[in-house]
Amino acid sequence: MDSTYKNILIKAYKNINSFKDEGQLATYIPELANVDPSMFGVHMTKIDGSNFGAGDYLEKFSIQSIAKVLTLTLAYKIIGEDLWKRIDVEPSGTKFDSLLLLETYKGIPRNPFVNSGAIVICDILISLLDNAKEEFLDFIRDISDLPDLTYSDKIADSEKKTGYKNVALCNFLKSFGNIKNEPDDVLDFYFDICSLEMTCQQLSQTFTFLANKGVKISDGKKVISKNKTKRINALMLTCGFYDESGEFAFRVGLPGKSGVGGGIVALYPDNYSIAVWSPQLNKHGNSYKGMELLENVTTHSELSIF
Ligand SMILES: NC(=O)CC[C@H](N)C(=O)O
Repeated sequence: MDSTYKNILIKAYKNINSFKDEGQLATYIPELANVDPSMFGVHMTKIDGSNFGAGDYLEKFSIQSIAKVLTLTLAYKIIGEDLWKRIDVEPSGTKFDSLLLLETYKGIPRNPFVNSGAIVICDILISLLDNAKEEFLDFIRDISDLPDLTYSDKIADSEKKTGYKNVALCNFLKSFGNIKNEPDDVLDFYFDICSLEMTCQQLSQTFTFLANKGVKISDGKKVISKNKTKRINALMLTCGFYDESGEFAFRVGLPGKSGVGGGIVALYPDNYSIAVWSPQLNKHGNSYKGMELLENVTTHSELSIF
C-alpha cells in the first residue's frame, strides 16, 4: 500500500491509542464481557488489493451487527426490490433494539440494520433457502475468499440465553404478520449471524466488494449489481449507526456499519474498505475509539464521500 495511506493509518492509530477510552464493554451479552477491553486494531484494504494494518488487527472478534449488511446483501440479491415491502429504508433515530416505532409503523421495521429489520431479513432468508445457516456461511466464505469463516457457538449460546428483547421484537413482528417462520427458528439464525467472528483484516477484505461497485476484487466476480451496491451503501450511511448515524456521517463522512462487539467497517467507494476494532462502546452502542480513529483518518487524508 502506498506510504501516504500507511502513514495516515499509523499516525491515527498512535494518536487514538493514547486517548483515555471513554467507552464500556457490551455486558448484556455475557460472553462479550470477557473480551480484553484494551484491544485496538485497524486494517485497510484498497480495491487494488494492497492492504495494511496496525495494532491488534489479526485478533478475531465478534462482528455482531456488522453481519446485518451481509444478510441484507444476500436477501436483496435473491429477491430484489420486493424486499422493501417488508422493511423500510428510513433512519430510525432510535437504539438498535428499540420496539418503539414498530407499533407506529405496523410491524414494518424502519430499516434493515435495526434489530427488527435484521430479524425480518433472517426470516426472509429462511423462507428462501433450504438451510439458511449453512448457505449464508457459504455466501460469505465465497465473497471474502475466507473458507474458514464461521459462527461462534459460545457467543450465539450466550446471546440466546439473555436475548429477551430480541425475542420480544420477533414475537411483536410476528403479531403483525411480518415473520412467516417460527420465531424460535428465526431467532436462532439471527443469533448465529451475530456471532460471526472475524479479524479487522478479514473484515476489511470481506467488504471490499461494496467499495468496488459490487464486484469482488480478487477475481472480478459480481456479488451484487452496481445499483444495489449504491443502495446498500446509502443505507449504511443513513442507518448504519442507529441513533448516531448523523454523527458518524458528520464526523467521518463514509458509509459504515458498527456492531456491539466493538467493530466498525467503513467504505470509501472506488477506493478502500477499512475495519477498526476497539470493544469499549459509547452510549449509542458504537465503538468509542473506533469512531475517533475513523474521524482522524478521513480528516487527515481529506478523503470522504463529501
Ligand atoms: N448493535 C448490535 O451489534 C446488536 C447485535 C446484538 N446481537 C443484539 O441483537 O443485540
